[in-house]
Order: sequence, then C-alpha cells, then structure tokens
Amino acid sequence: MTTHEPAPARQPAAEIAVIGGGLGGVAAALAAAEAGRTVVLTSDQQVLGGQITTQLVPALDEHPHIEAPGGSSASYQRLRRALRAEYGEDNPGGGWVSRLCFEPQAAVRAIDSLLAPHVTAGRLRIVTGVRPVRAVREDGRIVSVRLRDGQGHDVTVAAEVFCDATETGELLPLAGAPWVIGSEGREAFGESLALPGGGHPHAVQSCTTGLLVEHRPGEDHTVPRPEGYERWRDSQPFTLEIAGWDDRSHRYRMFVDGPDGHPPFWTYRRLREGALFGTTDLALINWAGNDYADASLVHEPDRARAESRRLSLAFLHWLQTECPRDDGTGAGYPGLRPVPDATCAPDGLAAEPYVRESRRLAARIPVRQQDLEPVLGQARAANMADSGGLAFYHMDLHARIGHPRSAYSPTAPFQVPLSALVADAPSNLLAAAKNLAATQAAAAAYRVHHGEWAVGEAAGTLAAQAVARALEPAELLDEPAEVALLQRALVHRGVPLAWLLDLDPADPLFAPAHRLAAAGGLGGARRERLTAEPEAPCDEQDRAALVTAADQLAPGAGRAADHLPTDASWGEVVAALGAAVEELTVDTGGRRPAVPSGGRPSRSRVVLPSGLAGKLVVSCQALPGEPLHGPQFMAQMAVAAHSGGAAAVRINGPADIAAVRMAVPLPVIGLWKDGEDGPYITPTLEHAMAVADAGADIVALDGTSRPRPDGRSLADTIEALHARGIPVMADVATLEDGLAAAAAGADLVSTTLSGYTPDSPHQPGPDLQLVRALADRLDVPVVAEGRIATPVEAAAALAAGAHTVVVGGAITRPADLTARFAAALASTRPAPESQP
Ligand SMILES: CC(=O)N[C@H](C=O)[C@@H](O)[C@H](O)[C@H](O)COP(=O)(O)O
Repeated sequence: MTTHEPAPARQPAAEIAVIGGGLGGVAAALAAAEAGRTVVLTSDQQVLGGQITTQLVPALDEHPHIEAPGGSSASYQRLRRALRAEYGEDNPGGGWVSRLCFEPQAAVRAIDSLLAPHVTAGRLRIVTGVRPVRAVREDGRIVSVRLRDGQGHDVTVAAEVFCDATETGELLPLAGAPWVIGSEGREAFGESLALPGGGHPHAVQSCTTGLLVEHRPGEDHTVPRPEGYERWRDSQPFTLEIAGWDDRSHRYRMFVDGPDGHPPFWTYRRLREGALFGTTDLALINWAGNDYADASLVHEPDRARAESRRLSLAFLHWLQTECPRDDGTGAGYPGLRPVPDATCAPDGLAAEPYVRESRRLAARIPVRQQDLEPVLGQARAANMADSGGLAFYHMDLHARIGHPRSAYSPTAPFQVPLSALVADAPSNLLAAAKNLAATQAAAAAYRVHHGEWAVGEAAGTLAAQAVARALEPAELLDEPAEVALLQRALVHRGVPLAWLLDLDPADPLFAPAHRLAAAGGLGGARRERLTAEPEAPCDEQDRAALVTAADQLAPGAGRAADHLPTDASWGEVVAALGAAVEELTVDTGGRRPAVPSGGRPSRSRVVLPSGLAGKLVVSCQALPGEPLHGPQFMAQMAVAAHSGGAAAVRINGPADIAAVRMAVPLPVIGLWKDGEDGPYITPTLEHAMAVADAGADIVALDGTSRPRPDGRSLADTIEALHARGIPVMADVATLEDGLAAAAAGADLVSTTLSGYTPDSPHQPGPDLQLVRALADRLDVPVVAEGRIATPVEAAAALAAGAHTVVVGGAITRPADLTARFAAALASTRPAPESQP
C-alpha cells in the first residue's frame, strides 16, 4: 500500500490515535475519520487487517443474520462488499464455515479502499511496522505514546484520545490501566464457563498459526518432520475428527463428505475456489490439530510464536504422511503444498498467530456470560441501554493453557455496551478491539471478525464525539444527554444499536427505531422476534415501552404519541416519537474540562498505586550470572507471584521492568542496580528516568545519605521524578536516612538497605527495629524489606508498623533457597546406617 508511512522522524499528532491496525483499529480509525477528526492509525505489522490478513483467518466468523439489512453496521457491510468486489463473487473461497472466504491480499486491498479517501484528504495517517513501547501520562491521562520499529527507531504520537486496538491489549499495561487476562474464576461472577475457584490468569485461550496450502496430486511436498512431532501427534491429537459443542465426535474426510454427512475438511476454510478462477484451490488450515495451548502470547510470546508455527508444520506433516486417505488406500497426502502469500504468509505459515484472547480492561462489573445468554421468551439477550453496536456469536472458549477442554455456551443476539470501552484511568483511553471490559467467557463471543469490528467502530465514534464535545470519554458516558447524542451519531453512521433485522441503515426509521429500542422501547410482540415490521400494528406494550423510551431520551417527548390513533402502526409511532425526541433534545454544548482551552493541566500530581496497604510485594530479581537472569524468566516469576496473591512486584533493570509490565496487571516498583561502591540502587537521575521510561509505577532509589554519583541531592532527584508524576520509594539503611528521605519528598520509605551499609546493623534476619522506629516517626508509608525469610516474619513486620512488606530471595531466588536447605543438611549429623 502506497499510503503507509514507515516510522517517520517527525512526530505525528492527531486528535485521535488508534494504536493497532487489526479489524478493531481499522473500524475505529474509519469511524473517527468519517466523523471529521484527524487520526493516526498505527500497526505493528506492515499491512492492516489483523484477523483477515496477517493472522490469516480471512473466512469471516459471523452469524445467521449478517446479511439482513440490520444485521451489521453500514461500514461492516461496506467492508464485505469491498471484499466481494475484489472477485465479483459472493464467496470466492466457497469455504463452508463462512459465507465470505477470500485471500488475505484481497483483504489488504479492500481495507485500503475504505481508508484511502481519508488518507488522501489528510485526515488519516497510517504508520506501519511500529509497536507501542511507552505511554506518557500526565494527570491521569495519556499525552503521547511512543512506538518503536524493528530497527529500534522511535516515533511518538500525541493525541487527545487513544484507542487501544492492539491484538493483545498492549496499551493497557503501558498506560497503567487496570487489566485482566485468563479466567476470572467462577467465584468472581458466578459464570459456568469460568474455571472453578478464584482467578486463573495463566489460563489464556489457545492461539493458532494458520497455514495456506494447495493440493497437487502426484507431487511430493512433504515438509520435514518438526521437533516434537510425535508428542503433538498423540496429544493434540492429530485427526480429522473434531469434538463438537454437543460433546459428540464429528468425523470428516479430506476431499469428500464424511460418514456423518459433514462436508470435506478441505473446503472448511477454503479461501479460493480454483474452479471459479481457472486455478487451484487454496485452503487455510486452522483446525483443532493446530490449536496451540502450551503457552500464551501474552506471558511467553516468543515461545508461543515459535511453537505454534512448529505445531502447524507438524500437523501439515501428519496430513502429508499419516492422515487416512479418503479411498482407504494408505495414508497421507504428500501433494499438499504450503503456499507463500506475499505479505501475510511468507512460507505458507501466517505472519502472526491468530489471537483468541487479549488482555482486557478490568471493570468492577464487566460484560459477563449471563449478560449475553438467551432470556426466556425473548429473542435478544438483555438490553444494554448504552449500546454502541451489535454482535452475535456463541461463547466459544478454545483450550485454555493448563485446561485443554474447550467450553461453549449459547448466546442470544447481543450488544456492545459503551461502558465496556472506557477505562477509569487513564481517562482518555478506549478499548477498541478484543480488549473490552468483558470476562473471558463474554469476550469469547466478541472476539470474532464482526464483533471486533463493532467494538472498534463504537470506540472510534466515541473518541470522535469526545473530541467534538471537549469531554473525556468517561465523562461523556456519565451524562445521559451526551450518551443520547453519541447514540445519535452512531445511528446516523449506520450503526444499529438493537436487533431489528428488517431496518436498513438507509431507512428513515432506522435512526429513531434504534435509539428508542436501545432506550428500552421494545416492549410487546417485538421482544419475541428480531424484526421491527414497521407496517404491522403497535401493540399496547410496544407503544407503552416506546413512550417511556422517548421520555428517557428527551423528557416530554413521549407526549407525541398522545395524538396518534390507537391503531397507528409501529413505524408511525416510532416516527412521531423520534421526531419529538429530535425536537426536544437539548444540546448542552458539551462541558469543557476545567483547563484553559488547548492546554492541559500542567502541575503533575503524584499518586501512589492503591491497594498496597497490608499487602505483600514480591521482589523478582536475578542479576547477570544468576541462572534465572533474563526478562522472560522474571516475567514468569512475576506471573507466579501474581497467581499467589502479590499486590505488586519489585523489579530490577529496564528490560525486566518492560517485560514484567506486559505480563502482569500489578504495580511495578522499578529500580536499576548499577555500580560497585556506594549507592548502587538506581544511583543517578538518568537511571531513574530509564526505570520510569520502562514503565515502573514507583521508582526505588538509594535513600541513604551517601553522595550520589551524578552529584545531585536526593531532593533534586525526587523533584525531577515528581515533575513527571512518578512516586519515589527511598531505600534506606537507618532511621536518620529515613527521616532525611521523607523530608526530601520520598513517597514511601523502605528498610531495604539496612545491613548493607557500614552504619547499619548486620544481622541474619529483618531489621524490624528500624521498621518500628520509622513507622513511629514518619507520616509517609514505611515498607519492610530485606531478609524477610518466612511468613511469620512478614506478619511480624506488619505488626511492627509496616504499611507493605517486600519479600525477595525467600520467594524468588531458588539457588539461595537450595543453599539454605543444603547447609541445614550439611550441618546435621547423619543418622547411623540401619543394620540389615
Ligand atoms: C540490598 C539489595 O540490593 N536489595 C535488593 C533491592 O532491590 C534486592 O536484592 C532484594 O532482593 C530485595 O530488597 C528484597 O530483599 P530480600 O531478597 O532480602 O527479601
């Protein structure tokens, strides 16, 4: 695509930044640009499209009503039309899993055709090949996001509103938004699809590296047998049978119908039907056989990527050599040949694994399984009054890591609630892809193509409206009058808010009907069916519900129905009430934030992460030379600490901090050990800034009276960090140090360095006396840290007045722990050998 820019040296700024170029990102950018806003859209890939391009699932997962006039938004319908126009065929692949299967290249061009007018108009800039590495925050909002390309060049995007449309919700941890991943656990919301007990953050759904193949009978394209082949063959297991949602096994054959009447495996996700175009078939292999669930893309990205590719090659090898042949003659189809695709599948394997589960915004009440399930006597799931769009797919949980059984639950046609797109903090961050505030179970129903598009489109429209009204997104959603205006903007761009299949976005009734329906206007017969049937009578309950909904949208609007005959049709009632709502809608003109226009609050407030009082912090550190040194190990250590109930983690060095930040939704206390003599814990301001840049929520500094190598005082160093809104933990050795550090502005004082300076007591256990003395004298929270070896000692530290307790080596240094046990045995006289 000629319109894409590589990471530019200059810094693009726009009203709205959409980070992530998958389907959610494309939909968000399109909606925001069509609302007239300036937009920067970034992608970590070279092309846009995510699921339908680089992740190689260009066979749309949809629902039975997708082609009904009101079954999806006007923009999604445009995308589908653009895809079909590439071929002049309704289903170019003829795959049976979807009504629209196509090649990734066609998707790249179709997306380009939707976005190109906005690029040409200068409203939209697309920057490819960059991934976010840092979000700069000020006063609870994001001011800019720094992105890095493959060569290490950075570009910074400044904007008013940021949409996270990345595939795994990467902006959430970078921006300090609360997030979750894996199963919330059944205890959290009583969902039957959740795993039993409390949270299982590790139980993330499988990913799949798709594979493009054609079939050349008589030729041999057998790929080498990859490492681990036998294990995967026997455990996945490799088979053309598949366990259905009904718990029965469904038997397929390669090129012919199976014994249970199922169509062939080959045409399942066929992307090009050769017979239509005078060429060969092109099929996508994305099957239970190559569903990879040994490691997650969030917790162990490198391993998951590498192994999911190997697994797909192993499955191909099995299809080529061992798969039972349809005619019963021997095994294997060696003529299956991996086909490279110029941008998406360089060696037949997708450029990126297909992501089923993302980090998700954590909300007090997320969208849950129960919210999407069928309701007795109704055609739809329970109405969401703050609807911003529609989706409909079952809750389809593929194998979760450590829990290989898939899980499934039906849904009824449901909506995208706008409240699930906003973070409490930062206030200008929106979820725009699979990262909306939904539980694992519910998110599994939004994750498919049209669901992700609907979330992105709602987020882009909300972002545009927030900019237009000079409100933060969350502020806007708190104002019913503003939500009404936002919903008006949505329906005017052809986004249905409720399920009314027979209303086309071009129908004049579309806008009023959807606004009234979302406000609760479907009360009678229309609760039981998905159609509006505007010509049909409006029964009493429908009429009463419409009147109440109209009053809800604009007080007094319901009176417009008083003058209508009792036998008025549903369409006539909706038209009259809709007109009254329009007339009575009060435009408050938005509410300007309490800052001068164009400017943002300048004084940074330093806010300590909440939830640390009385809690355990686990220090996960391994220095160079230690066996577990390396960001991937420390990220896993932090995941283990999180699973065990740590409230925060303490991490050494920018590389480890950056990795841990992306792996666990916990505050990170960052430090950087450097230097031999004197202060070595984050010795200079430069070290401290690098720690903050890597994403630490609190920076720990040497807080002793020793001179610092950069000649700055502790107070100066703290002031510089505070100017960036970063709280400081001073690591001290003595009471005097602690008093001086608090006076210098430290936000927390920790006993870390007691025993590591000449003037502090050298003792085997923790310095609880210092904890007590500091707690007696200081107003700032005191942290007990250093040589706490047992749970009893941790509890004693709290009792001595500590606000928070940090434990390191006793949890995270297996070599030291082993040495303790070994020493204990060595000093014990062995029991005399028992006599035979
Ligand atoms: C003195 C020093 O360099 N302390 C370091 C500070 O970050 C870490 O090596 C400690 O592991 C951490 O303080 C926790 O203490 P303990 O590992 O003793 O529970």
